[in-house]
Amino acid sequence: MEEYFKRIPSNASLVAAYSSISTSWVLFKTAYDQVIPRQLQDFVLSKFRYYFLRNPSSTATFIIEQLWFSFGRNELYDAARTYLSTKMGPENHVMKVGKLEQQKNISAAIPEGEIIVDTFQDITVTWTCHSPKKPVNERQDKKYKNGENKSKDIIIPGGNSYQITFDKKYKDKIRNEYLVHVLDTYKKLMKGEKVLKLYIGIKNYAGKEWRAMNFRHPASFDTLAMDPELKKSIMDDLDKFLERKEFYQRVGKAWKRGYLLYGPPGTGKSTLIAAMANYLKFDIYDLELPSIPSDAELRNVLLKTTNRSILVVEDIDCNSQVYDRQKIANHQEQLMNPKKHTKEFSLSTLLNCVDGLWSSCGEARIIVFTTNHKEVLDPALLRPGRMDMHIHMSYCTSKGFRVLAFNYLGIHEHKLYQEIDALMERTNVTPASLAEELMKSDDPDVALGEVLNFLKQKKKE
Ligand SMILES: Nc1ncnc2c1ncn2[C@@H]1O[C@H](COP(=O)(O)OP(=O)(O)OP(=O)(O)O)[C@@H](O)[C@H]1O
Repeated sequence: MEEYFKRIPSNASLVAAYSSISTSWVLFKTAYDQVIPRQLQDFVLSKFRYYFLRNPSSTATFIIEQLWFSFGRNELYDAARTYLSTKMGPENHVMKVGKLEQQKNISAAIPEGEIIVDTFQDITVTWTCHSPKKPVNERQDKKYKNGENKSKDIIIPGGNSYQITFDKKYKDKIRNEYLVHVLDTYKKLMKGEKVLKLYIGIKNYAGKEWRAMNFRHPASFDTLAMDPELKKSIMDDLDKFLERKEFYQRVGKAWKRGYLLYGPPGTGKSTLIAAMANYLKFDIYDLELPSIPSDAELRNVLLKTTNRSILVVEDIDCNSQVYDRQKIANHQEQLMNPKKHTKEFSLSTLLNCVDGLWSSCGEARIIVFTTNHKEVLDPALLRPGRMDMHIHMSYCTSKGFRVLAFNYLGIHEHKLYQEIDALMERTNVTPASLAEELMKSDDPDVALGEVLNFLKQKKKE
């Protein structure tokens, strides 16, 4: 017995052991806090929780599948992939990397099985990525739908998916705020990265289709030679339009805006459209009305345009009557009597179609008509409420010329400006013809000398 009591540590040695353990713990904790970054600490903790302390009844899981049933792609899935690429840190040792031809930077994505831990308003959200196990047979699919498939290899009928797990008391917050935050972040990131597309109509066996190509026009509002006040009013109008989604919903109007650009050739109508697309980061659809054989086909191609895009109809004055040119070419008899084969193309049909279709699409759409002859346009187009803004693209002014000269020569001032300004105010010259003169030399003295001679010549004419 005595022997037994001897083996029990004395109070003093217990206190010594306790203080040595607590000192080591404090030392360890300090070193841990100072050496290991906070992000990594959260990650280790969440991995520990995820594998050892996870109580399925206290967590909730959202599954974000690539496809939204059979309706199409799930935007939230694309948003999640982009969002997660910004959340990968030093603790993620395995990641997928890649780059599309048109992208500026290399993108990263989480591979299957890797975990990303995100924090939102102090809520820990754990992301995992899953691929469907092939083949998805009916039985497995049924089990999944009935919730019987509890294995770690979840079989997901909707293609690849992401899962987010979090404390179930935050279910509403995650759904209403966090996922919205993921979508918003995605939209902001895409705005910076988005490669614009120019769509042109092509004919295939199924009728008219849009073919996309990358749109890399360098025009911007900075490089556009036009009256600064007009330029500002266009930019303000575009900004206001983008911000007014709720307004359009409230007043029950389609969220669309129409611009009519008119003026002589070479005054920058096409350049302005490119600047608008670059400013808004909207794709462009170039609609060639003469190639559209019927109203049904017109409706069909309009339905295939995407949201947040600009539909352009150039030289609208040449389109008020649309000839069915193919038929005329094919049939000599018809050529003799073209009037018989012309199709009265009413602009109001196009405009009504646009109003009707686009009001049901819900997202920002812009339509731009250009013309060199506003005076011959169908009055249906000029009626108030049709085209929201009529923009006159006029001959070059001295203020506009300053922008051009800076674009081409990189100069703000020059001794020839005074003489050029005086002539410019008295002659009608387009920015396109001045741009041609400016391109003749990189030397400002020579290039501006050419501009001066050109203006003198024009004045004589
Ligand atoms: N306002 C401008 N600012 C800057 N560059 C311009 C401007 N106007 C014309 N240019 C230059 O002239 C070229 C032709 O202009 P653009 O095609 O935009 O004119 P347009 O008014 O659309 O002509 P058209 O009526 O013949 O289609 C452009 O590529 C651009 O380099």
